[in-house]
Amino acid sequence: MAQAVETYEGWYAFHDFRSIDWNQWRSLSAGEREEAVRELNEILKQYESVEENKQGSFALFAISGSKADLLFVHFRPTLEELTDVKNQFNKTRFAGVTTTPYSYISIVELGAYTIPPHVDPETDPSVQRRLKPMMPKSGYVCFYPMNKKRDGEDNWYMLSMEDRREMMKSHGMIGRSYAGKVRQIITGSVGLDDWEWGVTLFGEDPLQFKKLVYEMRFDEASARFGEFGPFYVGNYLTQEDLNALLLEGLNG
Ligand code: VOV
Repeated sequence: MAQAVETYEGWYAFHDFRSIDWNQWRSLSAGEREEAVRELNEILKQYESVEENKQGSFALFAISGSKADLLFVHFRPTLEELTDVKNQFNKTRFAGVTTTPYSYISIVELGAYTIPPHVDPETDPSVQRRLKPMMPKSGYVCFYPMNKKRDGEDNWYMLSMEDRREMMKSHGMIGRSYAGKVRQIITGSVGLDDWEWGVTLFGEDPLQFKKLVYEMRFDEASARFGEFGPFYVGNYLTQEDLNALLLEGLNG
């Protein structure tokens, strides 16, 4: 049996994609819409204070294309907290005019491939920062789920630890050449959701997502073993941006 990689886990992650039913939203009175936005702002303030208290992280994005309109990303210490976040949000008036085209549950994961043996992940501050990451509050996001193939000779899980480590080293080198341009948060989802990992990328220029993902396609870990789900891309939304999106430009 091949050796399993030791992994370190941090915060649980909930990627909550929403589409707005604009007809339903428009059919509310102006007063009802304002009340719904007020309630929404209150809940967003709560998410902000969770982050201020370092009990999680939250970021909101507008999704491009027609797969979804909004992406709420929550990181929290426990799965129960994420379930509470969902239920509390679904009780709001705004949630009532949304549908959920996609969602993803996973947990921030670091493989032991790159953590030197003398480092204690439980106490090392830089490892802890990576396990409990704060999301950027500007720029763009790209999210997609992925697997590592289990297909005949191309079975990632049957490779030796050495081979996997070598491939992840090469993967990491490509990734690091994007330092300052793209930041990644890898979340593991084996046993939690339909794919094996969630990949969440952040950056100030969405073109760099394309450059990075394309370059990785030529690297063995992705070229031979990567299988990918749907891609979502979008830009960061402040509370003011969200209010403008929901209240402006509605005729009647
Ligand atoms: C921004 C760039 C970037 C950087 C610096 C980076 C570095 C690293 C390192 C050093 C390591 C290994 C240790 C660990 O931390 O686990 C990883 C691990 C991982 N990665 Fe990565 N990755 C990046 C970016 C990056 C991208 C764009 C993708 C998607 C692949 C693609 O083709 O679309 C990805 C995937 C993963 C996955 C699924 C894992 C876990 C694999 C496993 O078998 O455990 N990743 N990654």
